[in-house]
Amino acid sequence: MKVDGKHFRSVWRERDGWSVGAIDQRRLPHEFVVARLTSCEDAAVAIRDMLVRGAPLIGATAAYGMALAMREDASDAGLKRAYETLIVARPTAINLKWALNEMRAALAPVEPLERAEAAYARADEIAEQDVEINRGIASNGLALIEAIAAKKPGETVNLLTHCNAGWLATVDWGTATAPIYLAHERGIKIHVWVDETRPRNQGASLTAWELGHHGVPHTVIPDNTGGHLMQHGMVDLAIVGTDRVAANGDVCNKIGTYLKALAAHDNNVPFYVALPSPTIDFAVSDGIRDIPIEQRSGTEVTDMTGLTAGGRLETVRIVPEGSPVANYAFDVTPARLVTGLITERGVLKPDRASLAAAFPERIAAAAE
Ligand SMILES: CSC[C@@H](O)[C@@H](O)C(=O)COP(=O)(O)O
Repeated sequence: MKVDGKHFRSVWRERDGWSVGAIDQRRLPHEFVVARLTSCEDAAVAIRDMLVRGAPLIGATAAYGMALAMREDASDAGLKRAYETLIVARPTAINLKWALNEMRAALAPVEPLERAEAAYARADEIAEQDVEINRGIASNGLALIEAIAAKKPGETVNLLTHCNAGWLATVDWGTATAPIYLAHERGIKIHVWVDETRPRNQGASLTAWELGHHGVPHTVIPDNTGGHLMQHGMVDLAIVGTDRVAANGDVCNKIGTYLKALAAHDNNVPFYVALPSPTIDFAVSDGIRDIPIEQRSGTEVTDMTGLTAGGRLETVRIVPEGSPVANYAFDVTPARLVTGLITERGVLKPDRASLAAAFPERIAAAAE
C-alpha cells in the first residue's frame, strides 16, 4: 500500500539480494524508519520487540529470519537452532509456527550447501502467498460491504475495526483492511471507526496512519466507544483481524475484541473476522481453553509515549507509582459471537465443520 504516494510492503528482500528490509513500526506514526535485518537474531529481536508485529507479518519475518540463518550456518544443527531461536519470539500468533514449519519442511531435505538459496526462495514465496491470500480476502469481504451499500444508496457505509489488521500487520493489503481498501478503490463511500487499542495503541498509531496515507476516511475513537456507536446505528459492520483461530471457530485477537463482539451481538451489528488460512490452528480444538495468551510488560500500561507540542518524542507515566497493572495482550471471542470468517476461500460459518471443509489439507497436516 502507499506511503506518501510510494508503494511499500512491510517486509522485503533488499536490493543486495540477502538482507531484509522492514518498516520499524515502533516509530510510527511519528517517524517512518526502515530497519535492515542481517541475521537470524535480528529477525528474532524484530519480532520480540515488535519492530514488526501482526500475525501474518510475524510469520513472513520469521521465514526471512530462517533464510538469514542459513547464510550463517546451514547445517542440520544450524537449522534446528534457527527454528528454536525464532519460535519463542512471540507466543500467540500461530503464523509464526506455521511459517517456521513450512521453512523447515522445505529445507530439511535439501543439501546444506543449497539451503540458503532454497530458504530465500521459500521465504519469498511465503511473502507473495500472503499478498495473494489477502487479495482473496479483499474480494470476498468486498461483497459484504457492497451488500450494505446497496441497502443505503448514496449513504456512507460505517465500519469499525480494532487494533491493526492492516497492511502493516501483513506483507501487504492487510486482513481486516483488505476489503476496506478494495471498497475504497471501487468508489464505495466508506468510513472506518478505528479503536485506539490500548495499551500499545496499534489502532491510533498504525491503522489510522495507514488509512490516512491511503486516503480512506476514518475516525479514531477511544476503545470504550464502540458500544455507544452501535446502539445508535452508527456502525454497519465490524471487521477485525486475528492472531489465531481454533478448529472450533473461536477467534483470538487483540485484547478488547471480545467486548466489541459482545456489543455487536447485543445490537445486531454483523461482526466479521478476516483471516488468512495460516492463522487457523487445527491443533487447537477449543480456543478459549487452549490458546496461550501473551502477557506483556506493565510499562505498556503505566507509560505513554507521544509527541510534545514542540515536536519532541516523550514518555510519561499515567499510573500512580506502586499500583500493580496487568497486561493481557489478547483475548478470545467465542465462535457464537462471530457472524462469519472472511478467508481467501470464501466467507465461512465460524464452526468446526465449515473450517474443516474449506481447508481439508490443513487438517491432514495438523494430524501429522
Ligand atoms: C492481522 S493480525 C491481527 C490483529 O488484529 C492483531 O491482533 C494484531 O495486530 C496483532 O497484535 P500485535 O500484538 O500488535 O502483534
